[in-house]
Amino acid sequence: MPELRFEAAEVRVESPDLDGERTILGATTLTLTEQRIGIIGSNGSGKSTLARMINGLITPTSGRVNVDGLDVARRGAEVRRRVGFTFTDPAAQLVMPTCVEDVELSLRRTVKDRVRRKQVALETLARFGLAERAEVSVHALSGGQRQLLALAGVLATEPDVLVTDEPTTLLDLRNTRMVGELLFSLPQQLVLVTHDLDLVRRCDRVLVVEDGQVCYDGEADAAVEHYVRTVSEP
Ligand SMILES: Nc1ncnc2c1ncn2[C@@H]1O[C@H](COP(=O)(O)OP(=O)(O)OP(=O)(O)O)[C@@H](O)[C@H]1O
Repeated sequence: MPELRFEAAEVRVESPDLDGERTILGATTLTLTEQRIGIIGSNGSGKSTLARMINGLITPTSGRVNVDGLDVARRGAEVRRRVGFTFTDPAAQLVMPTCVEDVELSLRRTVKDRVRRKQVALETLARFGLAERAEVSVHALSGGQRQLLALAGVLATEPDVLVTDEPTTLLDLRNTRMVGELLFSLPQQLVLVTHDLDLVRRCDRVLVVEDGQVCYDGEADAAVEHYVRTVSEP
């Protein structure tokens, strides 16, 4: 299992609408080696920020993040080849006109032969129930179908680690179950940011993030209870 090591002293951002700098994730030291790691917490608590640091989409203001010994800030391209990421908003990563072309783009490094590449892309779409949508514009998909396509594109690259930010948010019950089964049958290490407390209970380890801090780190049921208690307190 890859070893994800966080030694991020602090993540600060500066933006024009903020009065000076603001800390969005406080000092965080973590070593994540479990196969299935969940991240839960309130809106705006810092979950996506933590998840995005794993493949260098965000670099900590100070401290460092390592993936299997690779410093994410210095060797981002190598890390990103090993760590697949899906965004909450699938529009952020769908760039090609049709569904099959989008998956083919993901496969360009691993499947060099064009005919074979299209075949693998079509097989991937079929796994996600999107076979009939292969030649359709990505803009003609429903939100849930787009979310499935984004996940299909990333998994087609066979990353060592999948970091996925709210992969079931837009999905109906059937597809939530389908994606849940898929995520938890992957051989890869999974880092799952979610508001789905049933799904996260299946993780080996769950981090609860509140106010830019990991406030609980442990077994899934206890983490969910901690989170529920936190939000129930007046
Ligand atoms: N580039 C930025 N500039 C200013 N503020 C930011 C920036 N990125 C994130 N933030 C703020 O940092 C906080 C944490 O954001 P983050 O996206 O990590 O939250 P989250 O826990 O994933 O939330 P959600 O559950 O709503 O997706 C939020 O208050 C957000 O507005």
